[in-house]
Amino acid sequence: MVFGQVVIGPPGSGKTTYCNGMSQFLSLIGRKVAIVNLDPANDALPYECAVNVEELIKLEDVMVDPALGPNGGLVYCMEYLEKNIDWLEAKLKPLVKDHYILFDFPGQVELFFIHDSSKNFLTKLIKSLNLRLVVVQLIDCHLCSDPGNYISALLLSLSTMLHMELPHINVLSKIDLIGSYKLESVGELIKLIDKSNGYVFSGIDASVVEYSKIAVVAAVQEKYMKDEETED
Ligand SMILES: Nc1nc2c(ncn2[C@@H]2O[C@H](COP(=O)(O)OP(=O)(O)OP(=O)(O)O)[C@@H](O)[C@H]2O)c(=O)[nH]1
Repeated sequence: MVFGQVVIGPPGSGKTTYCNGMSQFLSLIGRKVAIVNLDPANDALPYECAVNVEELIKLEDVMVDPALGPNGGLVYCMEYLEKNIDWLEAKLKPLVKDHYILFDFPGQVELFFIHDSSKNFLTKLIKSLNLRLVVVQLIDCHLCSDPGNYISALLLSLSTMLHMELPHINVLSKIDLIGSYKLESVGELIKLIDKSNGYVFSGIDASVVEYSKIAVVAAVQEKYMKDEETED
């Protein structure tokens, strides 16, 4: 039985960085890790990969012939991989004896909640190589700073989980940046409430002055809170 992770998520959500960090962490705790790059457009890999789909097909080639755009090209590459799954299976066979596998996938989310190729070839590999996989879906924590984006991220995760039919874990990535987004601040809450009950329209000039005061108070409070944290 072989264990591994299917790392997916929107473009730029941090999949490659995650695979790199996760493989280092797992190696440190004594697991033998192999990273499989399945992104045919992943040019600058920060990790050493055991298998690279670019040996089979490259996005830049299919953008020349059959002259597809980046999105269509990626769908084509995944369909091509599905048709040539024997290639991947042969590459994985020697690894699955003693490795933990990390699959680094492309960022086009439709490949995981609409198209069937990725799901189909993973299902074949699961059966033929006796894999135990979990989907790890990365979501940029920036999406938590806006209710609409947050809900669409949840819906995306739900659709992907239902489509892939695998154990599924959502990971908020880039959490180190969360402090730089406008979250839950009382100032933001007041602005939202003012818009909702119409206060903001009662005296436009007055509210501009008021909002500049809110910004100053918020900055002072944040500094005060940070100073308190440092003292603790
Ligand atoms: N601050 C911060 N930056 C990160 C983190 N993870 C990734 N990044 C940055 O985000 C950018 C995209 O990261 P990648 O790992 O290439 O993301 P990806 O999901 O593999 O990207 P695609 O393959 O293009 O879909 C890079 O500039 C990374 O350095 C993180 O945890 N914190």
